[in-house]
Amino acid sequence: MDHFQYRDGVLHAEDIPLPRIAEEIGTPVYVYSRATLERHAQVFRDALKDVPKKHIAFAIKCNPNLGVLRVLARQGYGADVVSGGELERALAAGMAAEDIVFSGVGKTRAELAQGLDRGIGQFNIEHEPEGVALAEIAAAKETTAQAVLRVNPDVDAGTHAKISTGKAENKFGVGIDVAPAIFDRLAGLPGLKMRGVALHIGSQLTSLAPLEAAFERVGRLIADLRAAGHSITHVDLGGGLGVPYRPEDNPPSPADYGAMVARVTKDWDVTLMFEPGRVIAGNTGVLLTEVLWVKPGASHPFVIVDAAMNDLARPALYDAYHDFVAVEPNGEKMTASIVGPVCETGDTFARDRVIDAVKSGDLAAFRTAGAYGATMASTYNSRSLVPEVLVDGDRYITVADRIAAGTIMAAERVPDWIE
Ligand SMILES: Cc1ncc(COP(=O)(O)O)c(C=O)c1O
Ligand SMILES: N[C@@H](CCCC[NH3+])C(=O)O
Repeated sequence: MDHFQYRDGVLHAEDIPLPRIAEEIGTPVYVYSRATLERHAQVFRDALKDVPKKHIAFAIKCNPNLGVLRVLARQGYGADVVSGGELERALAAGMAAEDIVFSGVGKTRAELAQGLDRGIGQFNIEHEPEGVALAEIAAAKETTAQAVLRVNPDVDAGTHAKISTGKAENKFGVGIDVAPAIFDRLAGLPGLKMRGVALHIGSQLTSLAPLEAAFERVGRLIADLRAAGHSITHVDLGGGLGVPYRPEDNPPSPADYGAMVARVTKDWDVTLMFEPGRVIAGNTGVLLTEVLWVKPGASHPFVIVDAAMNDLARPALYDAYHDFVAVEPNGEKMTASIVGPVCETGDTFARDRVIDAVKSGDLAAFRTAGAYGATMASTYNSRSLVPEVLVDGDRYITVADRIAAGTIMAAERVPDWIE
């Protein structure tokens, strides 16, 4: 259930008719619902009611919008960040430093130092040299970094290859077989407090089985580490829960996930950490767009919209499906390919799909665009960076401004050594 519903034949975001936002902000534009975001944050937390000690860190890579982050901060969420930039955004949104987890396979020394200076709660170490570097930097600052070791459990998450992260051939974490020895060496370093392990096997998971298999492997690793004399107080289970993109999709619910987690981890006696992204933000946003033209095609017409692959990259990158609906449907259907203005054939949102009948000038929305939407936008083709608004009841705020197409930044200039 989300708060994008039809009223009197017009799609609304909470109490605001989408044509009003199109009129006032222009299109394309991302529209988020605060009520949906809060509901998802509560549903996910409630699903973990049988987990006694827990910390939820929103994976802000999926939606680093400051308004979105502020809403989640007020819900008691921390942040899972993967860059110094994300770290600063989480703090700017009001998240407490100790509630921030720093993940990522390629943190720079400068980013490790930044995390220490900011006093973040946990570093998720991806391999031994990173842990050694963190220990050195922390010791030099006469501080101690709280850290966990990310392990790669070698399970197939059954998701798209580009967003699968828990197979041995993926770049993430250390093999679970070599983890005890690496943990042992890192635990002996001054400047580092190794307090547990982390894993994250992939995104948009539509089955709990691979997660359960991975958690069971981690359970055995915890026992081995404790047997070797280590104190294991924190285990970070990552994120990855999928959301329905197609009407017929039926991914496991947060409640199913929470029940599985509580069952598998009941004897672990640790603080469990979670890094959900998509399941919190996916259905909280739509990409509102205007139909520019309907152009005849070889088999079916092309619906050319003013949003493009630079605004919503998922279809071009992962052949992802986003539902496309008319904002004021007339009850008729048409078969069409939905494309954007960018000059490559990859700028295709849907091929030969049955959709609401639309014509030039109509408004339409791509649904389930609140995660990995605006955050992956670019200015390809020198198009403006897509703006975002956050709706709250009958009001909304613009929480990111468009970088206008053709803007020339102050630091940009033609080098004077080019004749
Ligand atoms: C380390 C880590 N944690 C959390 C997430 C969030 O994943 P999702 O949006 O699938 O919940 C990701 C992305 O997949 C990730 O790489
Ligand atoms: N960007 C991907 C998800 C990446 C997950 C990051 N760990 C998507 O849109 O589905």
